[in-house]
Amino acid sequence: MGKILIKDCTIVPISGPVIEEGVIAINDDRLHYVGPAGGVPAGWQADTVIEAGDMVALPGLVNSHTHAAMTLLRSFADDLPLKQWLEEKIWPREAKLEREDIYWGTKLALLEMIRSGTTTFADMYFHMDAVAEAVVEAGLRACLSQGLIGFQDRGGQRLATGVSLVKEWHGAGDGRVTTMLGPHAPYTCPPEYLTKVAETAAGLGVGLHIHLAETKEEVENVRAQYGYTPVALAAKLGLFELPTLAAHCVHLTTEEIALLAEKKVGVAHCPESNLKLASGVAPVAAMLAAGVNVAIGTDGAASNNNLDMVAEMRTCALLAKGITGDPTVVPAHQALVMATLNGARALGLEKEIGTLEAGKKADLILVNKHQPHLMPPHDVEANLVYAARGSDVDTVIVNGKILMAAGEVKTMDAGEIYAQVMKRAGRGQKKFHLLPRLRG
Ligand SMILES: N[C@@H](CCSC[C@H]1O[C@@H](n2cnc3c(=O)[nH]cnc32)[C@H](O)[C@@H]1O)C(=O)O
Ligand SMILES: [Zn+2]
Repeated sequence: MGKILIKDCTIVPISGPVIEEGVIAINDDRLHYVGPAGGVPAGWQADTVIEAGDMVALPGLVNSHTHAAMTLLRSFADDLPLKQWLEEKIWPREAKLEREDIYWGTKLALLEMIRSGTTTFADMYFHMDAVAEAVVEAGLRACLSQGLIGFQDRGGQRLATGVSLVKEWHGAGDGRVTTMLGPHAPYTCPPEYLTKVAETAAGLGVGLHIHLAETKEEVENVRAQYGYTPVALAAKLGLFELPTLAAHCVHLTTEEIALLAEKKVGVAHCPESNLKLASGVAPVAAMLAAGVNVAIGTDGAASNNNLDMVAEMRTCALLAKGITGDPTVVPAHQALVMATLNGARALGLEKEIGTLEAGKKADLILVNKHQPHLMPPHDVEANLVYAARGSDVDTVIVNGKILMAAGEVKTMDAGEIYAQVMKRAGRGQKKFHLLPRLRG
């Protein structure tokens, strides 16, 4: 930590217009100054100076829905519909995963996230204490929840584990870790269970992270079984009285969209996962027009198959245009807002992160703008959304700490992570001899 000065960069603050030849001053974990050169108070001495003439600075990206350790299952089961994918492939394999597997799968995810500019993510999985441990070590920010499948939790043991996560880890890592409860979905959690989880969350003062209205089949089955659609059921059971992060929200009526806006539900739109599982296309343009807070998520690496939020922004913008036949929907700036500020709001962190403004936490990334596919920079925001890729990210700072500089991750050992993941994925034992710049 200490004082960092980032000089001569193009700044995309999200909260305002792009600033050319700008300066960012960081004081410990917070942004001290963001603006034109010359605005840093005289006498302000930095411990570290970053010459960033080749860089664009923007808030760190927020991946609003993932299952980090599913990197272990990357390209393990593809080209199937959700139900079959989960029931026949993913769940049987997950049943064999142990705590250490989750730890190393998460480490791999965190390395991939840092390398591609994600500084904050919302995770729903199991052995979440291992995820929290990995997050604290790697230096990212995360909102963690134990995934709760009600039908497998008759004794309430898993809910108790979810509660322990909140009690033991909320606020860990200098406040970088926050928590929620994670009822998996209305088709895996009966109504009484959802009510119980919501009451427990209210008692703890945390929100809920849930999958909602992902497939047509889910909507039909839930309606047939309980008489309400997934969104209507969640509302009726009082879930939306709590801060709720709802992944997918693909199949919605106009009334349900209005309800999501009214209840300030954070929607984690996962366009690539929805495309790959052919779940459908979420009505993003309609949700945004109705005032819903729509954020962007990758979902797990088994249904994407990467955790690259730069790519996900691009898919989000292109898909919304393609499906509506209207190229004006989700313009570049909107896609950036969704991947930063809307993500922050969906995780209840908008006061701390999501824009580059003095007083907020110092969570930012520098993207190398001097590359063939980013020249010339007629419109920096359009370049970031339509032309950039995750690997263009050069520097990552979270909570005022440099996690990656010049493409090298400082807090992780890539060779060790790859070896552990290969072994745990059953791909054999292997030692990795990586070039110096690829080691972290
Ligand atoms: N089985 C766990 C809890 C589940 S964690 C969250 C679950 O969501 C699953 N998942 C991943 N992507 C999706 C999706 O898109 N829709 C529904 N479930 C998903 C994931 O495989 C994981 O099983 C236990 O021991 O209690
Ligand atoms: Zn998911």
